[in-house]
Amino acid sequence: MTEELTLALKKAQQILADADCLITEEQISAAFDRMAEDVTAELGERLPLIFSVMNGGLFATSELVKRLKFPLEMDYMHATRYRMETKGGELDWRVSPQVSLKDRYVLVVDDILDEGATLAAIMEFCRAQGAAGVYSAVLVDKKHDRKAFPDLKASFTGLEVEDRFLFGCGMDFQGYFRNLPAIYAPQGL
Ligand SMILES: O=P(O)(O)OC[C@H]1O[C@H](OP(=O)(O)OP(=O)(O)O)[C@H](O)[C@@H]1O
Ligand code: HPA
Repeated sequence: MTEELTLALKKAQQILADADCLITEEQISAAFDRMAEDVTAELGERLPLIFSVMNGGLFATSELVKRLKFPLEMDYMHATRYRMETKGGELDWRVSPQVSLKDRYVLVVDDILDEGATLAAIMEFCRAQGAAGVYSAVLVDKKHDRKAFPDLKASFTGLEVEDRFLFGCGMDFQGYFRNLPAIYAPQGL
């Protein structure tokens, strides 16, 4: 490995060693079980089109769909507004949906509703494409008063989490740790 990669690895290992675990793997799994039950009750007979919001939504989508035992279709979209930062900026649409949403029931799955600007823009886009119903599912909703609109909520929420920068379960810190099965916050953030 290059010296640069070795340094990056050591730094990332230290961040994880110093981090606080806020939500355990068991709590995450129970939250996905509850979400899957609610999604099944609402969309089990609607042949929904399920979109993963890349990159963060990949983990939550995988955990959710493996618990859904009814016919559905899957696709993805890619929108980002944080990149490698801990503060959000303009929404950058990298890949918009490539399939028709007209008359479909759509479920958009993401890791986190933080300020909500990402999900609000995606929901608006899906409605404008003529979807019959647009739903959203997020693993975590961060508790604070900086939402893009007052009372902004996802249709299905796994857990409410305190107002710290989070990583794990799809969420990255400096590009790392999306793979971790629990949720952490770095020391001091
Ligand atoms: O509610 P908001 O304040 O809009 O933030 C939530 C969004 O931020 C993250 O994506 P990010 O822009 O970091 O891209 P990523 O999915 O590639 O990590 C996350 O996956 C959500 O899509
Ligand atoms: O707390 C967060 N962690 C990682 N990515 C995020 N995107 C929005 N908020 C967060």
